Amino acid sequence: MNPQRTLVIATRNKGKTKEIRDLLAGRNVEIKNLDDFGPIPEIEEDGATFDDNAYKKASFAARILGFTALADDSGLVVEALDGAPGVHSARYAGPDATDADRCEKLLSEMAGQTNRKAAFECVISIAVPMGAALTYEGRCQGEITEKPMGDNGFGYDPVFYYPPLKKTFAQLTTEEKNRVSHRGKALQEVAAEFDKILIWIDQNMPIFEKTACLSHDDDTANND
Ligand SMILES: O=P(O)(O)OP(=O)(O)OP(=O)(O)OC[C@H]1O[C@@H](n2cnc3c(O)ncnc32)[C@H](O)[C@@H]1O
Ligand SMILES: [Mg+2]
Repeated sequence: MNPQRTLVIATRNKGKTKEIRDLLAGRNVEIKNLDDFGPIPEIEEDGATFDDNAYKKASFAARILGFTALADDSGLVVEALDGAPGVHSARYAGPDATDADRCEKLLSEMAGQTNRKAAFECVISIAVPMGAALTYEGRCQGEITEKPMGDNGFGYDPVFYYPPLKKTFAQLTTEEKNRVSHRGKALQEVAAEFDKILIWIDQNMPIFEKTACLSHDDDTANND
């Protein structure tokens, strides 16, 4: 890990943070999240798509903090509900609702429904302070259960059944979920391009950090 290179995970969701940290562990970059900084203003997630909101969150954090930032916007798209809760997944049961409240509301909307097909979707945006961004996407198909099952994960995981493993996401370990989930798939693409992302981070670092990083790399080169 190069402590001069920083990537900020622009989220307040602890479940997401854990999954993203696990998937990017061992990369040559220090991963911070919003809790490592002082209070920063909330951003309104009023975009029409996951893409819009992911870019909004990443570019806002990058601009305000001066570091390259990675944001995830994701949600559950349910066929029988015409794609709801979709981009409104976080606010589906009101602003102060818990994960359990959101699962309960979804199950009550689905009562009596025979078509239980649903997909988790995720868009990851990685933005530099000047605003340019890279975008990655992942999707995972499954079914809505009749009742919550499992204690792992977060959000809608207890009501999302994944047929290939015959379990809900909340019955999987983080590792198992990351291998197949919407976020895992998007992050696997991020990982595949990580050398390019490191160049973006280096090119867009605050100038004092860039000098330190380049001299660190030179030292390494001289030791070879
Ligand atoms: O915006 P940030 O701060 O990243 O955190 P958030 O929880 O508000 O996240 P989103 O705006 O992307 O809303 C996503 C919603 O979909 C849910 N969700 C996303 N990914 C999920 C997953 O892997 N498992 C279960 N629920 C998930 C999550 O709990 C939220 O209610
Ligand atoms: Mg949100």
